[in-house]
Formats: sequence, C-alpha cells, structure tokens
Amino acid sequence: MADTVQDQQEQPAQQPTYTRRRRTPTPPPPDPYAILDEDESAPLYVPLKQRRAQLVSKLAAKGTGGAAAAAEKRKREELEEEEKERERDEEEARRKKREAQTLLMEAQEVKRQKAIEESAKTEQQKREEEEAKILAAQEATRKKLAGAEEVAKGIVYTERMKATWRPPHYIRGKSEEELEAIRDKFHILVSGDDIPPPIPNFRDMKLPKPLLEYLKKKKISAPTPIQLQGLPVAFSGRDMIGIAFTGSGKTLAFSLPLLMLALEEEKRLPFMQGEGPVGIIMCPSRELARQTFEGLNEMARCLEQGGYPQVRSLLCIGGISMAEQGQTLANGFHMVVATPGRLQDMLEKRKFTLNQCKYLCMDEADRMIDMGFEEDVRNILSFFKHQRQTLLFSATMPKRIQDFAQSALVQPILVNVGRAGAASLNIIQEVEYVKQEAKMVYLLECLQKTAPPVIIFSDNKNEVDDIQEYLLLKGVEAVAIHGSKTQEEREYAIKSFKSGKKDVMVASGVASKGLDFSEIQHVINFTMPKEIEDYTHQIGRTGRGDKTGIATTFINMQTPEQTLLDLKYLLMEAKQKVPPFLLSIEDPNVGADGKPIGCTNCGGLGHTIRNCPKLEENQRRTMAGIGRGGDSGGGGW
Ligand SMILES: Nc1ncnc2c1ncn2[C@@H]1O[C@H](COP(=O)(O)OP(=O)(O)OP(=O)(O)O)[C@@H](O)[C@H]1O
Repeated sequence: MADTVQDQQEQPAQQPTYTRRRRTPTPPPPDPYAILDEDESAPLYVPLKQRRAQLVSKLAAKGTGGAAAAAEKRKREELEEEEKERERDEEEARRKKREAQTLLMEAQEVKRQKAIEESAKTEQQKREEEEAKILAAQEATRKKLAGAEEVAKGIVYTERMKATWRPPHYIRGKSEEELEAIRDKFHILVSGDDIPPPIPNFRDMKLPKPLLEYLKKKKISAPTPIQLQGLPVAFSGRDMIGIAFTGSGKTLAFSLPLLMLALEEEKRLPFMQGEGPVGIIMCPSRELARQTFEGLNEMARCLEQGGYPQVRSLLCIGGISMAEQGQTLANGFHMVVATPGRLQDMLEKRKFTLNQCKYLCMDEADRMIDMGFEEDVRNILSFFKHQRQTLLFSATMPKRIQDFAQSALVQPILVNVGRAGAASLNIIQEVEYVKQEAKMVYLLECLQKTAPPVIIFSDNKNEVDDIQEYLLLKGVEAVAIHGSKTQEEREYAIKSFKSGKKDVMVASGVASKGLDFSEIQHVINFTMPKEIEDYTHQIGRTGRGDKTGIATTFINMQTPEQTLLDLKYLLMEAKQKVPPFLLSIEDPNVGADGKPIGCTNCGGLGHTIRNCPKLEENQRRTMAGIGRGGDSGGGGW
C-alpha cells in the first residue's frame, strides 16, 4: 500500500484540455490521484528510511510490549493458578473435614450401637465374655504340650497312627443311627472324626481268650460305658480324651490297649535286652502307678499262662530302688508304668530310651497338669523320636485342660460319660455341720454308720497324724498315709488296708487320686477340700464299679462359702439331699435361668472363673515359681 502511494505521487500531474466551442465543461474523470491528494486523511508520505526505522521501532515496541503482556499474562495465569490451588486446598480441607465428621459420626454410631448391644446383653453374657478374656489371657501364657525338639523343628503330626485292629465285620456294618442309639443308651457323648463304633461286649473286641477268662473271673462281664466306646477308639490307634465318673473302669480302658500292643510287637519280633518299651502309662501318684502296674502284670500273667508270649512291664516311681527290677531292665520290657519325675530321671540317665515307644497314656491327666507336672510331661515328650498314640483320662477334666491337652493330640476323639467333674451316682453324699472342736468326737460316732473299710480324708498332714493317733487311742485299727511318710510307711499303709488287716485309713488328698480299694463302705471328709474336683475324687473311693457307698463331709464356719456353693450344686446335680444351711446360701453368680453358671477353669458349679480358687492358686504358684504340687514331692507321688 505504501508503494502504491509512492508511485502515484511520483507521476507528473496532467493539465486540463480546452476547446473553442462552448461546451459544457465535462467534469474531469475522476482522478484517483487527485482524490488521493485531496484526501486529508491519507497518510503523509514518510521516507522509506524513516519508515523502516519506524517499522523497526514499531517492531521493537511490539516486541517489548509482547514481553510485558506475556509477563502480565503469566502473572495473571499465576494468580489464577494460585487461586485455583487455594480453592483446591479449601476443597480438600472441606473434604477432610467432611470425612473426619463422617468417621466421627461413624465412631459415634458404632459406640451407640455397642451401648445398645451392651444394654441388651444379660449379666450372664457379660460375665461369660469377661471370663473368656481371663481364660484366653491365661492360656496365652501356656506353651504347647509337645517335646522341645518337635517344637524347635516345627514337627507337626497330622496323620493318625496306624493300627491292625478292626472291629468285627458285623459291627462295621451297623448304620450310624444304630451306633448312635447304643451311645445314647449308655449316655456316651463323643466328638471327633471317624469315630470307631461302640462295642457292648468284650468278645467282639477280639480279645485273646485268656483275657476274656481273666475278666470273667474278676466278675467283669460287660464293658462299662467308657470301656465300650473307649476301647475301640484306643484299639484303632486313635488319640483320645476319656472322661468318666470315678470308679467307672477307666484303668482297663487304657491298660488293655497297651497290653494288646505289647503282645503284637512281641509276636512280631521278640524283645531282647535293652529293647522297649512300646508304651507308657503315666500316673500322678506312686500308689496309683503301682496299682496300675499290678493290674497290667496280672493280665500279662494270664496271657502267658494261656500260651501267649511273655510281655513284661517296668514300674518307674520315686522311692523305690530300680535294682529291684534289674531283671526286667536286663531282659527288655514292653510297658512302663511311671510317675513323671522318676520317668524323666531314668530317661535323662539313659536307663532306657523311647525310640520304640508308640503309646502314651496319662491317667488323671488334669491332676497331673494341676499338680505342676506340666514341664516334666513336656520333657518326657522330647524323648520320643516319632509320633505316638496319646490318651488322656480323668473323672474331672475342665474345658481349659481339654483344650490345652489337644495341642499334644492328633485328630483326637473325645469320649465323655456324664459331665466332667460330676460325682458318681453310686455314692450317697451326706453333708453335716460339725463345729471344729467337735469334729474328733463326732468322727467316732460317724464311723458307726457303716462297717469297715472306711477312708478318712484331711487336707492337712498334721491333722492326718492327729486323727490316726486319736483313733488308735480309741482302739480303732487305723493307718495313715501322706506325703511326708516314708515310702515303706506308705506301702505298709496301703497293703494292710487293702488286705483288710486295718479297718480305717486316714489320708491326705493324695490317696484319693485313682486308687481302687475294693469294697470301701464309707468315705469321711474330715475337712471339706477347697477344690470341688478334689471332693469328687475323694468321695469317688467308694461306690466303685457297680457297688454303692456313703460319703460324709464335715463342714462348718471355716469352710469357704464358695466351696459350699460348689458343693451345693454338686449335690443338686447328683440328686442328693441338700441340707437347709447349704440351700440358704445365695449364689451371686446364678444365671438368668436360675441355673449356676459354673467355672470354665475348674468345673466347679458354685463359682465363676473370676473367683476360682484354683486359678488363684495357680497364679500364686507361677508368681512364686513353684513347680509341683506340695504333696507330690520329688520323684512323683
Ligand atoms: N466292666 C466292668 N464291670 C465291672 N467292674 C469293673 C469293670 N471295669 C472295671 N471294673 C472295676 O471297677 C473298679 C474301678 O475301676 P477303675 O479303678 O478302673 O476306675 P476309674 O474309672 O479309673 O476310677 P478313678 O477315676 O477313681 O481312677 C475296679 O475295681 C475294677 O476292677
């Protein structure tokens, strides 16, 4: 455009043309240039040099103005960005606040719901929850019941032990309903997988003829409930927990399977010097171990006389010289009956090994653990080189011990006849209020209730001695047994009482555990034991097998109320007469249904785990670092 203007300006201006005739002057053609010249708005001519300079400065100006604008723009953008960021932050803060509010509200809602649930819970439910917590805390401190090596190497057995024994064909053919009907008939409760069938007669258990004859001779014609279910379980090689009343024949339920195993192993390959054992029975007291040992030997002799190979057993208890059994040790033996202390000692001294051992039974298993033998048992387990069949038996086995014991068992079967800890129904239980100072005199009167033999129990060793002395003075043939007596004194007491030479035996609680004195007519609890399980075991020395007996218990102001409550419920459960002074004791722990809640720790019905005397005692022992129970003594009772 500038060039055009320039061209126009450089051309010479044209002059107008004139003629003679008068003519109307025609307007000159439009001169674009003239118009341009006359147009004041037209730009003035600017020389090229100047225009270039102008252009340069314009461009320069344009350049600086762009930078400023860009800076302006950037600033604007930054501000916008800042604004956006602030908004974002605010939104985030709002969101967080909203969320926090939601969480708070949620928490409040949960709290509110909990409060509603809590208020809906019965006192009993609350108590149960609290008790479960106490129990869990207590159990958390317990170690697994397994050998140290197994724990260290992480060995966990999952497969059951193999056994050659099978129930007869026609029993295997019974339907599950038929088997359940048999269990119902004998009040047997079972739990576990693939439970072998109950067998209601010994013949069908495939016992050797000499053993059947032995049982017949002993007037044992049919298995008791724990035997008819427990024996098939044990013969099948299964781990088990057997719970049944005192005097209900548990000893046979674990002795027979060991004897059969020993026989089978001996038949397969006769035992030589230094070999064995194939199985162990552990008992919490020396007397009980000796009794079980004698029972095993008697049956083994019958087998031998009946033409079967000889199977030998070793008694391994404190207080006896092992030299007495030198012959057995030298010949090799199949079975061991032991108390934990002495057994551990023998194993540590390498008198024998458990390399061939396949069977381990703990009689009065809960007592053993309660008496502080838990660590000994664990040590003994560490001598096993491979899996074994493990069996636990007792008349009292609180849930706490059952759960704990399961850690040593593989796919166990629980066989339960009656409530664990319930008293035998063959016993008439009488409770009498006798003032402390009148006890001795009344004892004499009480002895008249039945003919001998009678057992009198007292918790206190000095009291045991005092009672015996008093009775001797009064002309009663009495012997005494407690933990501070020598082994000879203890053995003499048991022998003379068992043989009927002595009419009365005065004993501390120790003699209550599992001892089987036939025909005991009367048990007198001179002092009511603090723990109800001890009471159950003590009165259980009478009413054994199919016999009946009487138990008299003295109580007075010195008997703790909680113990009295436990006793009250035990009597009610066994449908016994409850004296009015026991009935009048109110139970602060009674459930909404009026029934006692009971203790999960010891099985007592008159208290809960919160005030369980046994739990307190255990805690006291743990704090004091005491191992074994007082009367058990080194080497095992
Ligand atoms: N099937 C049976 N029929 C009759 N009597 C039996 C039978 N089995 C065992 N007995 C007898 O019953 C008595 C008690 O048996 P055992 O000592 O085995 O009882 P327990 O259940 O172990 O008792 P505790 O819990 O006190 O140890 C013994 O004298 C025993 O001979």
